[in-house]
Amino acid sequence: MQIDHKQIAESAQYKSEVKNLSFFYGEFNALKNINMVLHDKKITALIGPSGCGKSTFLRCFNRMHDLYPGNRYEGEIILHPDDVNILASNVDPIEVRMRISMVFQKPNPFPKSIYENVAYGLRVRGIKQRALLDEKVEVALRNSALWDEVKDRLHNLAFNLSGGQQQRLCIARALATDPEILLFDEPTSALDPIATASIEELITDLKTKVAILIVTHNMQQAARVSDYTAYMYLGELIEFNVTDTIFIKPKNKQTEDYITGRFG
Ligand SMILES: Nc1ncnc2c1ncn2[C@@H]1O[C@H](COP(=O)(O)OP(=O)(O)OP(=O)(O)O)[C@@H](O)[C@H]1O
Repeated sequence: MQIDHKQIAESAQYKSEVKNLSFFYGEFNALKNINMVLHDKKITALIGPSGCGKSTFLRCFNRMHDLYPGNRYEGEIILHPDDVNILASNVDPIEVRMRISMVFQKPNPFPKSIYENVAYGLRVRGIKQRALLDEKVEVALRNSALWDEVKDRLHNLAFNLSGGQQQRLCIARALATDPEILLFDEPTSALDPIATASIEELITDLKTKVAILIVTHNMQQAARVSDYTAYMYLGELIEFNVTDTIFIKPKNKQTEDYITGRFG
């Protein structure tokens, strides 16, 4: 599918442009020639039936696939404003992951204290000064709406937090290195409705700071939180548009069938 950039938003500022992206797990072609844009300070949702390639696509953005042999990318993901192709072999994946952070489906804090979880990426970056670490940990915890709940027990083990708090801690950990894009892979599927509501509210607040790309199985969630939605099927991007258009008046019959529950 080709994107009509002009039609989608003439004056929008793109944080990233995906150009002719294909991805292979060994011989298996999981993503097929995807072209898409990521708007800065907006939330983009990826939806589509199980196995269509949503997580595979999301993981391209922080070079997660590099961790396994036999995986191969074709095409480009351009990150603005410096116009770097983050898939290029001379670009360090560790540096990419500092700029593009990921939050996973199940909260996955490290077996460390609350403080050390958030400080982790900063220490990897070589930050050693205690005052700077303290400041950045506090800002990240405030931005993930967790500070008030944990400020008196920063050195307790992260596992003692509730599931929803652990997920907000993982968001704080992802935020600590001041990323430009936050990736969420079904961030609320392991949470109860109250914790889900607080994470959705938090994601909505975070878009004032970063571009967000979120995979969700929950179409109500996509409709509630996202500004743009991409519908994928069998490794292809079928339709991409502003969320209201996708949910109210999709242009593609396949998208319509999925949205209305006739398929998938
Ligand atoms: N490590 C892997 N090796 C080989 N094939 C894989 C691997 N991971 C995923 N796949 C395949 O790639 C395709 C896309 O999978 P992916 O997990 O991206 O889909 P998805 O849309 O996120 O699915 P779900 O909604 O069920 O999480 C599927 O056919 C899947 O079987």
